[in-house]
Amino acid sequence: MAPDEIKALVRTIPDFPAPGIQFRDITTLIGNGPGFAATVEWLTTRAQDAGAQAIAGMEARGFIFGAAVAARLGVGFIPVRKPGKLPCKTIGVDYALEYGSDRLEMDPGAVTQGQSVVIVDDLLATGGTACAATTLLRQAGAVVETAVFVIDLPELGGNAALCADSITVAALMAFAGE
Ligand SMILES: O=P(O)(O)OC[C@H]1O[C@H](OP(=O)(O)OP(=O)(O)O)[C@H](O)[C@@H]1O
Ligand SMILES: Nc1ncnc2[nH]cnc12
Repeated sequence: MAPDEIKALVRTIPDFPAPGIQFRDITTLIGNGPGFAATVEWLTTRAQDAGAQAIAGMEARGFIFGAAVAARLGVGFIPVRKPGKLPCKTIGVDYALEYGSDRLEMDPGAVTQGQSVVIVDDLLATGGTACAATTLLRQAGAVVETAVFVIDLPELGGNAALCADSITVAALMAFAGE
């Protein structure tokens, strides 16, 4: 399936979760079997080319794609979670979102020292989530150089924010001025 056909499967909902936000909803994409499979293939190729020894995904939508990519590659999946969900001792960081703020936590023992970890998420907006995940993964000892996304919203500056953290970004599609 061509990238434009995959993009057509993403639904846009205006004014969710707050006025002025154009919400790019992947529910309709993952509900389409060939579209979901093609998306996972695309992400998997980028993660493999980046030398992924493990995949990290951010709760919740990052779990949908990240776990599928990790299973395709036969590498481990590291869940980077919203606060209070992990039963073990965690490391955590607070971060800002396009529509609010939140906190991410992970098990510092989920990574081995020097392990090459690729971040997978559904969407890049300000980059706050992916930068927070990068901070945690590096604190735990991972080498993080690449993040792959289904959707980039270039007007929100996420690519530049990740670049400043020495992360290379790949995205299957972008929404800008539409
Ligand atoms: O680049 P940013 O500005 O950080 O925004 C992108 C993040 O926002 C969304 O997650 P959200 O926190 O809404 O949580 P969800 O996956 O639980 O819906 C999305 O899945 C990304 O993780
Ligand atoms: N505009 C948007 N659509 C969907 N998810 C988002 N996460 C942050 N901004 C978003």
